[in-house]
Amino acid sequence: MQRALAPDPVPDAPHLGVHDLSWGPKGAPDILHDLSFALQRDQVLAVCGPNGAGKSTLLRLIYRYLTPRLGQVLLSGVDLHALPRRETARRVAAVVQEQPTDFALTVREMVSLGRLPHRDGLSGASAHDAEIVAAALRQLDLTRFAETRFDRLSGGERQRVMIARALAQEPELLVLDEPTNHLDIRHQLELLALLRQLGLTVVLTLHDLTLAAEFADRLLVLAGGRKLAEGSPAEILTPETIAHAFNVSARIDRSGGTPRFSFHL
Ligand SMILES: Nc1ncnc2c1ncn2[C@@H]1O[C@H](COP(=O)(O)OP(=O)(O)OP(=O)(O)O)[C@@H](O)[C@H]1O
Repeated sequence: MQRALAPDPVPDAPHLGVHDLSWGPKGAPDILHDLSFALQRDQVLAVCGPNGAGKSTLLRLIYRYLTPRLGQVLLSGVDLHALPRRETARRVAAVVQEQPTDFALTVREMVSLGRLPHRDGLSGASAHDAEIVAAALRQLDLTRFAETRFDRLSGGERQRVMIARALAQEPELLVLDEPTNHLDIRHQLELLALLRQLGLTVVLTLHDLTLAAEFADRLLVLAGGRKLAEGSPAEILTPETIAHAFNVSARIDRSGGTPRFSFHL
């Protein structure tokens, strides 16, 4: 089968480049305004901001669920929205908040869906596919659930299955919308530690600023669909930026290794 050729990466381009990105629903004003930032390969970017700031909308544009009204999402300098769909699915995996509930699939079958973009035509799963699926199950502590039906799992277990499916996709960019939702504290910490170790470029939304400070290389703060601040957690997580973004006063204790926040109205 002849594959559509993807354009060559642009040397020295950031791994993810977002340029002057705007989006709004059809016939309505923009929700996301003129957003630009860059992320280097293997960095973890946490997108933070109040409810309705535009975080999920930005992620949907990056994993190509939405098409920009203006601007571009570039992967190694190549316009992601101009790539063949299958090519995007090989390069970018997304874990979204809405989880499928009507699937009578087992956990192993669900995670195996991540291999689909890598299969040619009607060819079945190979031994290599099975190995990758088994490794993803191990990474997310799911091996014991492999033959359990997905719809029998708890919310947190399902969340881990969706992350394992994304890893089985072997993407170069992983996008996760509030991945710590539903997870207990241990699994939150394990997931974020895993995301750091993967050697992947990661964009995730996080509401917990302590976790963002501890695990992200870069922070992007959105408010009202616009970029409020971007930089390292130490640069960004100041009482002033937090007050501006969330309309609360914040105290930051930097006496330990990781800053601790307390918030007041
Ligand atoms: N398809 C759509 N049509 C109309 N309005 C939308 C659409 N998608 C998002 N919005 C609106 O755009 C704004 C930003 O939504 P978005 O889900 O991106 O925010 P968010 O920062 O992820 O919020 P939260 O923290 O609550 O998850 C919200 O006011 C939302 O109602």
